[in-house]
Amino acid sequence: MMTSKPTLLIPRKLADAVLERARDTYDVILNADDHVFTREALIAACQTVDAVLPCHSEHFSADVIAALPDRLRIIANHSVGVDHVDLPAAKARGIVVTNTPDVLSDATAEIAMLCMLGAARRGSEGDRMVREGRWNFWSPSFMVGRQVTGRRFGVLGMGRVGQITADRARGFGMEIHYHNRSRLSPDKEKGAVFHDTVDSLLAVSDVLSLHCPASPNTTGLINARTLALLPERAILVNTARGALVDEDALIAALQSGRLFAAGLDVFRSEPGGNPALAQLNNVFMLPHIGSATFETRDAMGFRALDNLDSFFAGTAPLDRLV
Ligand SMILES: NC(=O)C1=CN([C@@H]2O[C@H](COP(=O)(O)OP(=O)(O)OC[C@H]3O[C@@H](n4cnc5c(N)ncnc54)[C@H](O)[C@@H]3O)[C@@H](O)[C@H]2O)C=CC1
Ligand SMILES: O=C(O)C(=O)CO
Repeated sequence: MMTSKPTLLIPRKLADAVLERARDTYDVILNADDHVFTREALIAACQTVDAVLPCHSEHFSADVIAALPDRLRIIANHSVGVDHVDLPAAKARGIVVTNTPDVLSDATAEIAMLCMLGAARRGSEGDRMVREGRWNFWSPSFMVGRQVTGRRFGVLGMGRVGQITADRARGFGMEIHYHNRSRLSPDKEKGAVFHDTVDSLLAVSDVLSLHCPASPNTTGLINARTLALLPERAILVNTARGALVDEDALIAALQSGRLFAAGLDVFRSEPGGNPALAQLNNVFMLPHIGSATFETRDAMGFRALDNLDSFFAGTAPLDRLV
């Protein structure tokens, strides 16, 4: 007897290979032109499906989750961060939530290095100058930046991305310091110096790189008080989430020169970023592309499908969060 395929909503355009595999197993409903659904459109699109495979651009707040149909039983995210999903609300409704860890850690660590170097060595300022035909001068004092080799690299949130980013920073001869909810085992720590408070980490970080999830505990963790703890002319790197940083305080620290520069892949308001930050030469900015490589996007899509397949086969999805 033929059993019908589960119906799966894929709200954003995913890689062709991922869509092809999805269609083998599911009746796929696509959002044809890849726009971000409004809250109402997301709720409406979910009414006729058994599962959804969203990105961090689809916000499953408690009120959206309350409006989902009983037949929708799993939200299989195409992201590792799940701050766009109200996990307690999903759990209360018996909706399974999964994410895509590990497969994007290398790509995101690469972008953290790009942000660090772009900020330290004035990458976007120099690029704009050459591109716009304003490079009409050179001297030994021209466009001088900060060397990161041999400096201290502070990791706030030493999880999957944080550990790989630390490995990449070791390649620059940097001394690794970190703060995490719990201390790592020596084989994972690899000689990095553990700090049992955020403040203690910040006090030594020539480069501070953020890698903890956005949560009520981490929102605004980087603010006027904590920025003032960093060494003079430090560099802030954020590839985690914009919510971690008070952007007004960051702008003030960058304007005063207290902070040498910032390298940012994520912002409080996305897409778009912060126009006031965009006015500053000492900010290197990217449009949330931490995981945006062909290889990684395939792997994220396949990982989300693995989670869905396990769920519909009646086995525990590898990356089940609730
Ligand atoms: N820019 C981008 O495109 C990407 C951004 N991300 C962001 O990076 C985050 C981290 O990803 P993973 O490393 O895979 O997650 P993870 O869960 O492996 O690591 C997060 C670490 O932060 C620690 N942590 C949590 N709260 C903390 C707190 N209050 N103080 C100190 N440490 C705390 C945890 O103990 C854990 O070790 C994601 O949640 C996501 O927001 C991840 C991938 C791509
Ligand atoms: O996975 C995430 O959390 C992202 O931010 C995008 O890959």
